[in-house]
Amino acid sequence: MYREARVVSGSTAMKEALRKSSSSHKYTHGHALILSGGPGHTGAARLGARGALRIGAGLVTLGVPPAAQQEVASQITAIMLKQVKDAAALANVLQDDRLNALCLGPGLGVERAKDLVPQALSVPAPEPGRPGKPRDPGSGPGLRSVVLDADALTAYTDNPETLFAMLHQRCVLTPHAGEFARLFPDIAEKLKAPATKGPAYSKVDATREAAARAGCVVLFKGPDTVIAAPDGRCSINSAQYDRAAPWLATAGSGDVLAGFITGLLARGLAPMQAAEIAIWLHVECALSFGPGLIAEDLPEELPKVFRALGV
Ligand SMILES: NC(=O)C1=CN([C@@H]2O[C@H](COP(=O)(O)OP(=O)(O)OC[C@H]3O[C@@H](n4cnc5c(N)ncnc54)[C@H](OP(=O)(O)O)[C@@H]3O)[C@@H](O)[C@H]2O)[C@@H](O)CC1
Ligand SMILES: Nc1ncnc2c1ncn2[C@@H]1O[C@H](COP(=O)(O)OP(=O)(O)O)[C@@H](O)[C@H]1O
Repeated sequence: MYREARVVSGSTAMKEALRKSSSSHKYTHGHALILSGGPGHTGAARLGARGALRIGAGLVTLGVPPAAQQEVASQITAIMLKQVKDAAALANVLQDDRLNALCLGPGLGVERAKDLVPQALSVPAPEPGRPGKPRDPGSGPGLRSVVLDADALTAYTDNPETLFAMLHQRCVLTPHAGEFARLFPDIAEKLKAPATKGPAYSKVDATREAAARAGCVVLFKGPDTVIAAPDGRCSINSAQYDRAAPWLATAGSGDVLAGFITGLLARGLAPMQAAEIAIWLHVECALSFGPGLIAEDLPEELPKVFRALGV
């Protein structure tokens, strides 16, 4: 069991993980699918998609219900679009195993999330005559990466155990404090309770306990974001003190973060590394942009941050 929580910082390893080889092509960098909600609720998924594309996924597709197709099509260019009406349609789209990272939650709607999440988390079956896609969740590389945020978490408020039973080692959960308390009410209570003796139960303890219970990486957002893996690895990314970024508390910034993580997963990074790098870059983008930041600015600031990092 790991004991210490690391502080995330820009490093040579991060730079190497973000750099692209000149002999690669777009499919080498993965294909992310971001599921959108219905008409009037597509902005959050579009923010996530823009984040996934800017952070370097080779291709990004928005999965939209037919009624929202026009609305989304009129807003996108480099990002692609596929109709995903329901779970059956998602199963059909996922026949393409180049779609290697999914994001569900931003603006999705709780009912649509309940329909789509089980399908997104299902393990691809091997094609006839082509063994090797693991059926057993947690067993290896054929699994798709899945980021669950916002409504995909809220959808399991009444039955978090149902969600935990479906999660696997390529999943990342990205709750804010409200979503965290819905999925892990007992842990949130412990965190809120006044300490009666030291050391006090901390956000690090809470996130570690949540990751162990969920069986995947949990990124618990806030001015200090804590990331933990089920094996006890844990890191902290602070947006306070010398890295204070209060302008990040703006509608849609978490949706962009979910897209950043999905894009890095599409590029093949491991879930813990993808979450750590994404949250560090998220704060760097906010610091680089400065006051007046809105969510749309975050992906557009990435090229500047990449240049400063030497990517
Ligand atoms: N541009 C777009 O299209 C955007 C679309 N969006 C989409 O909207 C959907 C709803 O997402 P949501 O996060 O706004 O609302 P929801 O999950 O219902 O929870 C809100 C309640 O939880 C509580 N709460 C406690 N701690 C909290 C914390 N740290 N941060 C936040 N809340 C905290 C708090 O309750 P309180 O503590 O005040 O009682 C609060 O009232 C979702 O699909 C999302 O993707 C947004 O991303 C915005 C941009
Ligand atoms: N005071 C703050 N300082 C720095 N970062 C913050 C602060 N408050 C929130 N954040 C960050 O902003 C993002 C907000 O995400 P979220 O709550 O999911 O919003 P939304 O659902 O509107 O996208 C998270 O990455 C969180 O860590």
